Amino acid sequence: MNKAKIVSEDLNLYYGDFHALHGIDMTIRDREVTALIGPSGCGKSTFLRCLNRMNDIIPICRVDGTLMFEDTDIYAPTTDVVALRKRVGMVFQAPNPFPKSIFDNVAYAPKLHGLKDKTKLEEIVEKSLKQAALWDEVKDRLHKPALGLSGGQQQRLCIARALAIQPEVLLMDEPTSALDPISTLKIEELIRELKAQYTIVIVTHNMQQAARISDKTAFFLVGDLVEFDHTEVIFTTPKDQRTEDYITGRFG
Ligand SMILES: Nc1ncnc2c1ncn2[C@@H]1O[C@H](COP(=O)(O)OP(=O)(O)OP(=O)(O)O)[C@@H](O)[C@H]1O
Repeated sequence: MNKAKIVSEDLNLYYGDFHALHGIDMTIRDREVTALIGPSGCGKSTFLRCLNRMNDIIPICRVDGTLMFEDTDIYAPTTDVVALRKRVGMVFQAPNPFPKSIFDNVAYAPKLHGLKDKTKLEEIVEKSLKQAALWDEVKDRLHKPALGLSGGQQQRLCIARALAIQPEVLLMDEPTSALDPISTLKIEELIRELKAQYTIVIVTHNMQQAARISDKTAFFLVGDLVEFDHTEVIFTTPKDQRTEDYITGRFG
């Protein structure tokens, strides 16, 4: 069994008076793909955003319980959020490259973290674009605007941008929901490859996608983590009737 990377124990989250996550217990393991599924509004994105404290920007949001990233207590007041986000990168639903060149998008975060050496930056850009399976398509146009790429290419660029600071965990919030089927397959292939080096947590509305790419699946329902198990178990022999009803399309 791979080692535990992120451990959530009795994690509760409130938006003002609204109790959005109810005592979530979950162990996310190193170099596995963990999929978060469930109907709209069940708390998948809320949970995902806890993992790198993206909810901090919501003033009414309050969290209790424990969320450990290896030895780091994610919600401890002393935790350095910038350092945390360097280790736990994020890719969003709609591709959101900066209105800059392809090169500058990928070099942006390493530069922000103080890297100035031009050769090193070039190396990082090349390596990240290769890891994101985009290098061959863009190597001759690195200084062209990122916004000139197709949607699928833009999303792979955003993945390259996230990889450029060598995170350990990659959070993905419905990364293919804005993409066509071929671009979606490319991203799915990429996720399977990235798993050799990274721990990946992905929110998806697409159950086939969860079944195709994840090792573990967590099924959420109105703020509860109903069932968390090997993906095969969730999709073939779920233990909870509610999971079965959801995966067989009876609701959601
Ligand atoms: N900033 C916020 N303020 C108040 N309530 C919020 C906020 N963000 C989310 N919520 C509520 O928390 C619950 C969980 O939302 P969340 O976005 O995590 O669900 P989700 O499962 O990711 O849904 P979807 O699949 O539609 O993105 C919902 O009831 C939502 O309305």
